[in-house]
Amino acid sequence: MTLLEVRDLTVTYPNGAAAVRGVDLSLDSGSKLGVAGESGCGKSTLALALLRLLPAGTEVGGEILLDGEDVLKMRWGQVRAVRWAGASIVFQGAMHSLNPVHRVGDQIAEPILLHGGAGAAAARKRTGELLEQVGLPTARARAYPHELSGGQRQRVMIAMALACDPKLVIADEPTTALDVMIQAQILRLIEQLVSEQELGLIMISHDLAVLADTCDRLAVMYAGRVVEEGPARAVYEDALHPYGKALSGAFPRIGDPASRFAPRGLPGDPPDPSDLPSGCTFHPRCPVALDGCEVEDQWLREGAPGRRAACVHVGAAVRSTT
Ligand SMILES: Nc1ncnc2c1ncn2[C@@H]1O[C@H](COP(=O)(O)OP(=O)(O)OP(=O)(O)O)[C@@H](O)[C@H]1O
Repeated sequence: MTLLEVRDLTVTYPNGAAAVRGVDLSLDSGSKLGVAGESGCGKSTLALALLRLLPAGTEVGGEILLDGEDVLKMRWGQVRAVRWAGASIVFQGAMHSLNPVHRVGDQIAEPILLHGGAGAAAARKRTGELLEQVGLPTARARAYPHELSGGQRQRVMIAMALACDPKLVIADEPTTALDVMIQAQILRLIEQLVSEQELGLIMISHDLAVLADTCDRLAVMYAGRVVEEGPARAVYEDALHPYGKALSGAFPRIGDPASRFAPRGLPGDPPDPSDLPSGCTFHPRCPVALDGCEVEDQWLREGAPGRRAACVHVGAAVRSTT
């Protein structure tokens, strides 16, 4: 069943930065979509837009259909309810997201009391259950954030995100600040919770290898657009778009220890969204750009069954809006 359908989403910040430009995405319940791209490609802006968490004055266009209802057309009361019970976000760096002067149990209980309509005793019980679900002893409810390790704090963030039984969880770089062992544990935990509870998951990362290992499908973003989309393994192992190829080459490959010592970088930086290059925005960095790429914009089109990419080298040029 389709849980989330994003159609032609555009986000322009008050300073004119076009951070998301015509993004289409679709996610079924129980499935996991990875959103990849370098820093500044618009991944977090996309996540914030889904829950209407962008700063005032930001222009947002298009449709965000969560369970068939357009989040962009909801009144604020509805949006607040959706933020916990419909969809929730796990941000990177739990230390900054948790309040240092409140016990973590109270912080997990707060949305249950406010949005779940539970009394104090029921909220306490549910908090204990959630801590157990994320692999922490119930007694840790009494701890303050500074008394927990980075991995434990990220588990608390995941418990908070699950507090009101959301249908969709958005995880924005959930493991970036953690060491590799703890990162793997947290990823397995997220995978397990998603499959047990039939949640939809959007996981955002600059690390294509992590996403390929965790998600079913991948969307690669560049300069505010999805430039490639398809099954996670296929995109990671054999990207159709030159940016997808460069991104997968920039990280060590899973199961290929030798690549750890020779990751290929991508020269240059993503463009400033207030001053985008003409034509295909990737052309100034593209190793296979043709004459005309600096003029002709590119849209996603089918490059292989179930796979789409926005590149002159892929398929026939027809804009898809599905
Ligand atoms: N509040 C804002 N006002 C103006 N521009 C912004 C604002 N927030 C982000 N941007 C710009 O929008 C673009 C996309 O930023 P965003 O944080 O969405 O990218 P990202 O891919 O998530 O990067 P990172 O991985 O570093 O978080 C960047 O160029 C950024 O500078």
